[in-house]
Amino acid sequence: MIDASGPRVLKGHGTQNDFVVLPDPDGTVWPEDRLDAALVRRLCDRQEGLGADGVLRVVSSAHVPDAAAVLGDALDECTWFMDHRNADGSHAEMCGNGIRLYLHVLVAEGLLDAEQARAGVLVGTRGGPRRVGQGADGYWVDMGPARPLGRGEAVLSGVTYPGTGVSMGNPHLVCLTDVALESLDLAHAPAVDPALFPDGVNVELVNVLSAEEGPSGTTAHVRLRVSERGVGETRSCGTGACAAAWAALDAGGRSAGTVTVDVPGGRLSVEVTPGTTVLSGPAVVVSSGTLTREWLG
Ligand SMILES: N[C@@H](CCC[C@H](N)C(=O)O)C(=O)O
Repeated sequence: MIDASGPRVLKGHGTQNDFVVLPDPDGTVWPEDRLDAALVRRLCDRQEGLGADGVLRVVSSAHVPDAAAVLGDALDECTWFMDHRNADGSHAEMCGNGIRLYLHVLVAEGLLDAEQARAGVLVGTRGGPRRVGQGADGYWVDMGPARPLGRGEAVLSGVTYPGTGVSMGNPHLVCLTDVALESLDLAHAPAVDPALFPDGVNVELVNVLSAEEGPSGTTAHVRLRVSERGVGETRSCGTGACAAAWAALDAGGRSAGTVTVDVPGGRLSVEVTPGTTVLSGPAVVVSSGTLTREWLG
């Protein structure tokens, strides 16, 4: 018989940006020295482990040593903390697809009342507190305002793509281009100026398909491919979708609008206002079970 008495684990995704989710409510199952970068890499390895773009540890903020420093006064309101790791083991400040899945898992695991999820709760992240909730057909997260980081460029297969740096808590370089996205080779991360992005950057290549004024304001439609810091090309990036939506509107001289963002793994919606950015989209739990003692070693 397989000894499946190891720690509980779930696998899920948001628009095919996939995650291994590790419930650890009181911080005793996966302390930092156990969930080290090497173990994160093994979990995310698509041959050796479960395979994923990242890991989400579901832990209460009270059991995250650096939570107070990043959450400040919001610490008391953030019962839960999304401890996110990229597939290479690095920490990221924020993850827009991950936080929707995180809320879904909190409810599915009985850690949060479904009514509270519908009302919206504040979740701690390394990028600060974020309000996330369940809507009629998916999940939404209030990401806060996009913060411009200045102009930059990405070099891909010898071609230079001018872009705009945008922080959504984590750094992005959004390159608006007319080049057909299918033709791009994202097998390797685009080269960027390390002086502009000392902590690395997620790079989005974006086609603006439409942008128009209607009775309820500006609507736009974009599509993107993304090369994520700490991962490589993924099929979606929630924070990247927000950065791309903001940059597409800004390029047309607008500071607000509703943007449909098509990613290889599905569709997201982003509502940009001068004060904040709200991302909406699906979150799916694919499986749940336990890690085996054999694999953990
Ligand atoms: N895919 C995520 C972003 C994950 C973190 C990113 N790779 C980084 O290092 O900043 C999303 O959905 O936002």
